[in-house]
Amino acid sequence: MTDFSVELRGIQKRYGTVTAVESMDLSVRESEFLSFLGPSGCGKTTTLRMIAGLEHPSAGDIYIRGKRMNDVPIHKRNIGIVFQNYALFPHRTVHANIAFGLRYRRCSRSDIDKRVADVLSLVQLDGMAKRYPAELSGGQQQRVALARAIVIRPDLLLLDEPLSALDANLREDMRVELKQIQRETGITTLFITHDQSEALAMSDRVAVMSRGRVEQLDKPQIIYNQPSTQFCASFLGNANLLEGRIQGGEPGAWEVLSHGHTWLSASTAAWQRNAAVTLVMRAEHFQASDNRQAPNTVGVTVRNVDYLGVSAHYIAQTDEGLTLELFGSVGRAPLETGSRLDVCIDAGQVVLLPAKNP
Ligand SMILES: Nc1ncnc2c1ncn2[C@@H]1O[C@H](COP(=O)(O)OP(=O)(O)OP(=O)(O)O)[C@@H](O)[C@H]1O
Repeated sequence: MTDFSVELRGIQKRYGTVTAVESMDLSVRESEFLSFLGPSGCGKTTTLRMIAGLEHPSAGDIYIRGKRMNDVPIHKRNIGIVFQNYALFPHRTVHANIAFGLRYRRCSRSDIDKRVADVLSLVQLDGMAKRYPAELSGGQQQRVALARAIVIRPDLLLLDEPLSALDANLREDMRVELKQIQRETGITTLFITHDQSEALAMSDRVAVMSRGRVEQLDKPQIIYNQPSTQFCASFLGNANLLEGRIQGGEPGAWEVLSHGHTWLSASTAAWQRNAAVTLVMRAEHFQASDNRQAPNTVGVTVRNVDYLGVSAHYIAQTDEGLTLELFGSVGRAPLETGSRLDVCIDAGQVVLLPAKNP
């Protein structure tokens, strides 16, 4: 028996000349909440559809709980699926919508009634069983869709942008609830989103995808703070990516020359002297400094201010003409355009990646 709920081995999907998913290997643990995060067209939906059995892979194998699934039809995979447009049956009540999969499985009437009542309580829709979809809000309809997917006690829950039709406030509430329901039920869940805050907030692990490939698969904090590729560094958050060369130093304390400054990085990788690298420095990791002589300190002039309420986003320029993005904590009150100040960044927050074009 395997410890993995889902395993993809060398999965690939081609549509004519388009390769939607390149050779993909992925292991998802039991009870894990794993998100696929990436821009439009990177292959997220295609991956999920192959796992569901809605698409056949061009190559590779899909295992669910150790069993090869390639030739198992969708209705025999015991998977719950929720799509962006919840696709409820409009002329059936909430109860009938949720009971649909149980009837198909030939459960007894009393068993159906008990399971529907339990799941309605889990998604906080007690008392709504007799309503029709049109009599529910968008958030409530989405909960019915979720209830319908989990009432069958699936081995796996697949969620394709399930929150994207909801407005911003409801979306945040629903993401907390969805995560809570997933924890309570322990159902292994694969969640598609192109919203990075959703992926970071909800997931045990995030698979960042680009052009049909998984670029990085790790815990949210690691994906964010230690991006392993330039794509991950620029796709998540606001990062300054600068080209530079290793001047000297050793693992844990590298000196990198970039745009007339020597930056210190605590990267533990073994770089060659003179190697071309990309420095990744997140906007919010810069702090105001009162010591220009300290390492990783530069003088900047603020060129643009976007006040965001809880923070402010600045575009600033060094005296050498280098443009940097900075965030909020660079001074308590928002700075004015034209202000001059020194800013610094801790060497531990200066990530080094191989240069794109060495
Ligand atoms: N049935 C199809 N026939 C031809 N090409 C397809 C088909 N389905 C998907 N593709 C292509 O495969 C690629 C991946 O599509 P996919 O829908 O998996 O991306 P996605 O990451 O889910 O995008 P989005 O966030 O926009 O839904 C795209 O280039 C898309 O145009």
